[in-house]
Amino acid sequence: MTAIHGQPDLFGPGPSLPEGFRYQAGLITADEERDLATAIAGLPFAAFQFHGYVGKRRTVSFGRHYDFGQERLREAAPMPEFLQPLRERMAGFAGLAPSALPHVLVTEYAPGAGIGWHRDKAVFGDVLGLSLLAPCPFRFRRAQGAGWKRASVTLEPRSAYLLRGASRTEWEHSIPAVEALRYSVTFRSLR
Ligand SMILES: O=C(O)CCC(=O)C(=O)O
Ligand SMILES: [Fe+2]
Repeated sequence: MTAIHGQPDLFGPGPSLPEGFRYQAGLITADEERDLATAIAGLPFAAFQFHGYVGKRRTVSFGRHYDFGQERLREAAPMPEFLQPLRERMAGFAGLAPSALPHVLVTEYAPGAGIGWHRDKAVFGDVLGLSLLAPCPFRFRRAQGAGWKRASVTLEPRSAYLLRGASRTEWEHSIPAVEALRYSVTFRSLR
């Protein structure tokens, strides 16, 4: 059950998802999710103030860190051991070598936290996200005439997604304020 909105129905195809977007339910097991969430809870999160800050989103990155003040990429602490197997699996999902994903961002969405409309920074290439704990809508929009073309997908816990192609470069994405704690682990390649 992928819970993708706008699947074909009796009236023909509904609004389709952006080109280059891929979704994989159940990339990790419930046991792996529990162990990851426990390890993630111990990370040194800091409040984040960008991308339309909503509520209490907190982040920590490893490998590289995007400095929004200086608008450049910096070295960051090495990826913790517990994220290495996940990096391998995410790389496999996207058809990449693990070494092609030198950066990871871990985000904590407390209840009421979300992320506003944005495209990820252009220094990054592919964007690969894993969702833990609570599900959330993942919204897409793209300018069309005077308005917006829109699409949405539900990110279930333990699922992974890939932003590549138009879904990465042409469409913006956002997540409305969550109702329950959600973690995401976002690996990115460099351009
Ligand atoms: O939490 C997510 O899955 C998405 C986060 C995101 O869009 C970002 O950090 O750029
Ligand atoms: Fe993003």
